[in-house]
Amino acid sequence: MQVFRYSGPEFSPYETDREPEVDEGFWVAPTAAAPVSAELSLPGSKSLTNRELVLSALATGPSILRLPLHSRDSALMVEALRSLGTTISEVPNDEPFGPDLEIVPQAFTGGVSVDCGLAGTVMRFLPPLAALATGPVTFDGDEGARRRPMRTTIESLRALGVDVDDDGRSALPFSLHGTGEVEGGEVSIDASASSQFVSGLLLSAPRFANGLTLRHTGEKLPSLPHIEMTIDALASRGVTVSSPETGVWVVPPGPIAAREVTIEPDLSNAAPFLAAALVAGGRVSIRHWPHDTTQVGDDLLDLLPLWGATVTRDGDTVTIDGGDGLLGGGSLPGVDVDLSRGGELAPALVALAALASGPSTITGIAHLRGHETDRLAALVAEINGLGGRATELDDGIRLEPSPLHAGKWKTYGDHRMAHAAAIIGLAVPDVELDDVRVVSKTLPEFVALWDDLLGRTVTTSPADTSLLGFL
Ligand SMILES: O=C(O)C1=C[C@@H](OP(=O)(O)O)[C@@H](O)[C@H](O)C1
Ligand SMILES: C=C(OP(=O)(O)O)C(=O)O
Repeated sequence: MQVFRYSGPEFSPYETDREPEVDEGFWVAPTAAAPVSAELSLPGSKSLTNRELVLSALATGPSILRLPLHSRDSALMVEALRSLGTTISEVPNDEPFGPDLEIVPQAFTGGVSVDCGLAGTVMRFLPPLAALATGPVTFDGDEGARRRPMRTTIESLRALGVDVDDDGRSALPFSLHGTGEVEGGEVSIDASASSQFVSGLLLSAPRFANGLTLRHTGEKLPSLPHIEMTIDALASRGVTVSSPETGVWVVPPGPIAAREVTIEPDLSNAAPFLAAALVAGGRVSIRHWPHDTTQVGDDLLDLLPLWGATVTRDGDTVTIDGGDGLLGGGSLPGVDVDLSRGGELAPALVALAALASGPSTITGIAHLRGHETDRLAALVAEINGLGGRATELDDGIRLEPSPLHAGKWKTYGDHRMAHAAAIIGLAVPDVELDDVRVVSKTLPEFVALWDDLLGRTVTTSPADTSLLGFL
């Protein structure tokens, strides 16, 4: 496998080293010429890596992250923590996806600007931590990041006594003025637009003088497994978060322990690879699939059988068998599925539904309008641009069966829009992505791994990972 670095100021801090087929990001998704038969390893989870980076910076001593993700979102988190004073260094390993990281906490200093890029985890997890710094910290990001919901982060910090200056925007850019401590106490928030508002507060709350009692007042709360992941990561560092009733979390003040932690592979990023078995036919295996995980990508093992997949597990390798697949003469059924637990799985699963021979309704995903782009509008527009019949619902997307044809596909800065196009492109020739470099947000190796999946790739040696040296 060859490791790519993508360039382009909006998308990535990496240096240029592109393959010709991703020239300036233009990429024609390859069709599957035969059933797939692939066994892949995937890089680390974005959600786990960025939580563990934050907790390591807040901890009482040095931590080591084994097999962390190296992508734009994790690089932005590393750079932000470094600018706030944390020492983060690379520790070489023999693995293909980049070095381990050692994090040595230091007192947080202000007078810095944090670039959030388009990373929800950076823009929602770091402001509560930055409130513990001495001095002003400014947050900004990509143009698309300025459209993402931030009101709840800003208002909750104000409710905790933090001085935040947002010029009335309730969005990026904004500044806060850290005094070195946060009183903490009780706060009520509406987290219906993103679970990350809850996670961001819980992560730093042990360092608040009085801890935190957090109450969610909105009607719905998306992405519950991601909140479980936050509580689990805190528990592994000696902080017990209790939940006396649904939508209420109590975090006691106290030390956050240092630890050595191995980051699980990103199971949400497994979605396009596993879905490929259903389209091309054949089998796709993912190595190192955890037996017990808070990652919502684990739900794929229950979701993909709705489209006809068979799931088997051999040790820590999980295999999805797509049988003959769509291209081998099979068909994909229509499905009705609520993805409120795992909205980040929606683009890949909507792509499968767009290839189905029956109608599908994917619901529980209204909050995806505030993701990297308005994902409901983007998926509907791009699927219909290829001849599909998708309609936006209040809470999701409805898809009627329709033959798809060649055409252009816009990625809107959204890595998962690229994943969705790649799935459709397996069955539909000449799906042309305007910019596949967006994959660098969480999986810079996407194109190389996709080529591996389709048996189109050269091999790599661990030395190639030096190409990832952007930290
Ligand atoms: O906490 C996290 O790591 C995440 C939470 C979810 O956010 P939302 O609740 O905003 O969907 C998820 O979609 C995102 O990809 C990662
Ligand atoms: C919603 C996502 O990302 P973020 O962490 O930027 O919210 C995602 O990866 O699907």
